[in-house]
Amino acid sequence: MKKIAIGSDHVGYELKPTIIDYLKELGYEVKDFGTYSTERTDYPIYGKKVGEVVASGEYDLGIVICGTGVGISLAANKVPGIRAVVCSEPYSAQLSKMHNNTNILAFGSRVVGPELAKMIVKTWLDATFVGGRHARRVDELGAIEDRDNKEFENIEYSQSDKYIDKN
Ligand SMILES: O=C[C@H](O)[C@H](O)[C@H](O)COP(=O)(O)O
Repeated sequence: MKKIAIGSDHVGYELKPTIIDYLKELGYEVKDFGTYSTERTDYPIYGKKVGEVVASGEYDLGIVICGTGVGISLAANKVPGIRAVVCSEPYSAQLSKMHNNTNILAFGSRVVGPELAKMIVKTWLDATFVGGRHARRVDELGAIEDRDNKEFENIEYSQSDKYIDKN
């Protein structure tokens, strides 16, 4: 069974139980990393928490919710190894998994209602990373995080997907 870490700020808090129940219905194990009330708080705390448990491998995937999904996804994306996407429709959610291998989904409770949020979640969870040329690009994203890794510094790609060394 896949393990999902979920988190929100005070704005996302009210939508969160609907998403937790839905995930359980779909057969996922879910843990809520806060916040646990509507008391005003700061989204970076929860984006970071969920990002860390996903990046460590303790949880397979993460879902984060704030007012727009923007702030909390930005926070999660600061954790090395995290590829968080903020979505307000299912197409981007699906492609973000297929092409970008996103490991955290974010959305805004001030942007999407519960039914659209559930559709976005289901579409994202059902999608699979397709690999191939997309794997190289995801590796390049990882290389950006690794400041000591010079692997991609002088590399461009031709249209035939072959490496071209600019030097
Ligand atoms: O990206 C940030 C989120 O949408 C926050 O949920 C939002 O900024 C919180 O705003 P406020 O403190 O006014 O409820």
